[in-house]
Amino acid sequence: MSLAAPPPPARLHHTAEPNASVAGEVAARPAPDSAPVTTESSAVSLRSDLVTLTKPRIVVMVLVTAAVAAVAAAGRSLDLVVLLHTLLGTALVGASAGTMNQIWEREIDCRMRRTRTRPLPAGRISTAAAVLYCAVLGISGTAYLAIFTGLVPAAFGLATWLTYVLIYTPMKTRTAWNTTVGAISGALPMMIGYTAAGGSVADPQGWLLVAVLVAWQYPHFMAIAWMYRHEYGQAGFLMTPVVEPSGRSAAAQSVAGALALLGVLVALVCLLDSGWSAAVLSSLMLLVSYGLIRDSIRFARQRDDASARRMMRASLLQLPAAMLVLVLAALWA
Ligand code: HEM
Ligand SMILES: CC(C)=CCC/C(C)=C/CC/C(C)=C/COP(=O)(O)OP(=O)(O)O
Repeated sequence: MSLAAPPPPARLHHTAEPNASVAGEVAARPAPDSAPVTTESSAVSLRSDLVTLTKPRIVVMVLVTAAVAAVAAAGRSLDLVVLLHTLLGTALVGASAGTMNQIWEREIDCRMRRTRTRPLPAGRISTAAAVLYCAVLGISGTAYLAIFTGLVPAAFGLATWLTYVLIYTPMKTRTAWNTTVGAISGALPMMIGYTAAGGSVADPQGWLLVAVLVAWQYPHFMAIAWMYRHEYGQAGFLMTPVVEPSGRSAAAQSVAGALALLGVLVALVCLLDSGWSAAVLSSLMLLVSYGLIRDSIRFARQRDDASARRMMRASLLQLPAAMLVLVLAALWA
């Protein structure tokens, strides 16, 4: 089977746009007509396309959250081999989910500047090859999690995949509630890490970790949805700022998410630690969350692209910082 798709329609031939790189979605650029295409350069470009199909930066951040959940479950007695197995299996399942989302959206992605340079809409990889790649990643990832970490983490891996691919992805063109479902898919990998490291599904701690990530995704994604609202609207995606263009709803969800996030983070460190160490860790949570709360309030007041961009950046700084404090809390306990 050839990996390359048939030539795309003429309108899809383009050079990489400036915005595309923001999402890390670039872009082995097609070689100029005059340049000889070497086997080596096409192998590099294929490798880069296969990586792009998996939404690698999101996968990396998902792995960070799954690892933190594992530390929260097991503390200092975390078995590093178990952690390694968990991360490998989660990466495979997440990569498969990212690929399936791009297969599903290969036509609608042609309509957005941010996404039309992706390998499928740009016609650099065929749908059949992407389906095969997605199946290999998904089946091996789920089996890997089941064999090396247990059936419960594997079930959470499967639930992440199914909610993201079968519920969230089709909901994007139907209702703005899609973000709530996407937030649940994005948070479930926490339970892969938590249960793989010995945590129980009945522990409130594991679900508080899920709540952290659900809350975080509101300011994270409302910022993105605002910045790309015109593209999303033209493509037919019903994101909150598309259906409510004043931005008031997106702003309210961002501020509520950022404040709820701080509340859940404080509850978590108080569950993990007690006494003065809980007070210190709660203050650290306030410190790392301050920027995101401030930027979400600024976005609520201004509702412009600059304040949305600041909020998006603040979200990408806040999450790793809060994860670091959670690791400290779990190791300190
Ligand atoms: C409702 C849930 C979510 C939606 C709809 C969403 C959507 C997006 C989109 C569209 C971008 C690209 C922004 C751009 O091109 O400027 C992005 C970036 C990013 N997202 Fe999310 N996201 C969600 C949840 C998550 C989760 C759970 C994580 C990881 C824990 C995550 C991690 C990232 C990272 C690291 C980036 C920046 C890197 C990149 O642009 O590829 N996101 N997100
Ligand atoms: C990719 C991956 C590791 C998935 C595992 C599950 C997961 C973490 C889901 C939540 C993240 C999410 C909804 C991201 C992208 O949105 P989108 O698909 O609407 O973004 P797009 O507009 O860039 O396609």
